[in-house]
Amino acid sequence: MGAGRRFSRPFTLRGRERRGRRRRGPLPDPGLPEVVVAWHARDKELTETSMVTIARRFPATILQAARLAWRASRADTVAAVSLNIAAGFFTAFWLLATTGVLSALFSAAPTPSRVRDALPSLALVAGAVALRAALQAGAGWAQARLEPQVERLVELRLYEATTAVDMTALDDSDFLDDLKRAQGRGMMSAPMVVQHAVDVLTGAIGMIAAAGTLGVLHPLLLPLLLLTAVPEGWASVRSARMRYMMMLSLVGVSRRKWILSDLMVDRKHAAEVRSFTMRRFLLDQYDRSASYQRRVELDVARRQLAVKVTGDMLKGAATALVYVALGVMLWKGAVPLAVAGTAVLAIRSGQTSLANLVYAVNRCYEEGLYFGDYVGFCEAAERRIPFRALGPAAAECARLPDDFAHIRVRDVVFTYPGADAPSLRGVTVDVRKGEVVALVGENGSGKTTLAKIMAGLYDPDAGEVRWDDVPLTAVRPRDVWERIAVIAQEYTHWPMTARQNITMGRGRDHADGDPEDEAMLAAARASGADEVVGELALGYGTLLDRRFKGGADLSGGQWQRLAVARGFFRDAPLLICDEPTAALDARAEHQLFERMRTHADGRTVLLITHRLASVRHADRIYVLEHGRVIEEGDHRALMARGGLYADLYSLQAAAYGADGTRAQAG
Ligand SMILES: Nc1ncnc2c1ncn2[C@@H]1O[C@H](COP(=O)(O)OP(=O)(O)OP(=O)(O)O)[C@@H](O)[C@H]1O
Repeated sequence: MGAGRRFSRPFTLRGRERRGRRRRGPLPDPGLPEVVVAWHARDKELTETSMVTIARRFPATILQAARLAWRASRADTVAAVSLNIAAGFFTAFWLLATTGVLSALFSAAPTPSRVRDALPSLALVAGAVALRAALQAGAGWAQARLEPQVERLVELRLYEATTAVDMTALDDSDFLDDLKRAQGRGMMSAPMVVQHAVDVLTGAIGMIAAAGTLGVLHPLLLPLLLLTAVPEGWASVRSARMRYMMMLSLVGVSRRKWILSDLMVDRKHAAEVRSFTMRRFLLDQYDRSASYQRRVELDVARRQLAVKVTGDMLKGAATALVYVALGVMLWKGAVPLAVAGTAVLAIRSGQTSLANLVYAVNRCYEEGLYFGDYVGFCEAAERRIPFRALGPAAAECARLPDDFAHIRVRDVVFTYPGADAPSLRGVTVDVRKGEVVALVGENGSGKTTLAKIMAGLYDPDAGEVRWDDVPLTAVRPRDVWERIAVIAQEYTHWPMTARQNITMGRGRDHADGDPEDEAMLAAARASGADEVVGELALGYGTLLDRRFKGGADLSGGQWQRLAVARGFFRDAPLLICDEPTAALDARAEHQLFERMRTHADGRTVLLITHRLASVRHADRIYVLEHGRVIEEGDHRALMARGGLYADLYSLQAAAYGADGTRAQAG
């Protein structure tokens, strides 16, 4: 705890700033309110992390690394470990063989016979050194092979979790912060943890070999060698902890910087950045975060330097002590000269191994902290995967009918995580097979939220949605998603080919150059996407991403036609259209609704739109306001009622009526 408190200082800067901090509380203000909130959230974690906590984590880190390496490749793990152990054996062997060489050389015999006597031991030393080098090379190769395999494993685990988590997780800023840490530094650390764990083993074996040799030569030499390890170990661990704590405290700032840099480099924001003269604003915001980060980093670097210099000085003193002790032992005749010579070699070799070991332990521990973030995030994310989505639970889930006769939404209440007020407050809606049901209402009234709940993307807090008699909360989410097609208000411009933009996600892999795919062509014709694709250089095979050579881009309306085609192509019993025509020109919009009526044959359509002329023919219209259904009925009934729908409709009709024609058409 004490160490943690002392450590919170590097981020609090100096002099005036520190005095300012005392007045404001424990944290500096980087001028970014959302970051300050993140700071406070981390503060407890920062002050509670002590050296003891860290030391306790180390064996677990090694265990995690071993498990990871084992899962990535058993053969390479076994090779890396066994070759390292064998190399360690030969290290001890050559050190002991060196005693033979030195004993022969320091004997009283004439020089030629001394050299002759030394030759067999010399041959043994040479053989051991050569074999050790070969074994170390083999171990290095196995280690290098492990790295990409581990990388693949950790990437897959993270993406499998992020694409399956409950949607509410993605509305949670803490979750997003943790995701950022796990995806960036955390994921990068995995292969390093494994690599450094093997290095720990290598260093430890080298060290054991040297220590064993020293123990054989004279038992007093062993503790002396270990003494030299203490200062360096202390400095490394302390320095690593500082770096980690700094990273932890800066996570909010770096996420903010990352978002800002995305806004400044991404092509899709470029026009707005210029036309709204936002450049200076964005650069200033970025600079505030960056300079705050720089100040924190410099402060930590200064403190790390002080720790390192202290560690080096102590290590120098300890080494001097070892040599003095050896000198005294030699002087007193406690060890013969040949043994002292070998001891010097063993101490040098032991110190190198020790330095490598301390470095590897330190790096392994440091990377282990980041890796801990990754593992922690993955475990948290996996806990947020709806239970019903998991393989073993799927068998126990209720079966959703392939089609349905009636979808009933009953008294649904829903509040987004962290939101102050519910977005839906007891909504009841009925959708029968083959109907076109419309949701209308002013901005923020809850239409999209209701559609998302009907699509099984969120579970309601109260109330339920049933497909026939089956509640959606009792089935596998995937079963629901397979039976719906969503043409969303905010859709993705998938950086894929035009064909893939229409067909992706439907299980079957529709390869490029498959002109026979009648279903895809029919969907494109129904949405008007065929005209768009007709103008592309490579037709359906054109890559729709300007960031790549030869890639094309489309207009907003053209993209929307593709999104509609994607919805049609899914051929699902329920088609949810959320503002499907917002970007379409008047003719395309008209055609789309006409085509939708014919193409949606037998299919049920849930239509959300502000263009009320389009909902006149809906079988039923629900009018939402502040998360409640306030009116319900067909167009005629709602107009007769003279409520919100009639008001909104009349407003739009009057606007069209100005030219005297469309109002009638509406
Ligand atoms: N991810 C979210 N987190 C928190 N609140 C949200 C989230 N998404 C929507 N809301 C809130 O829920 C309410 C309903 O939003 P919703 O998107 O359902 O409205 P809508 O009727 O579809 O609006 P629009 O016509 O503008 O598309 C709004 O107050 C909105 O601010």
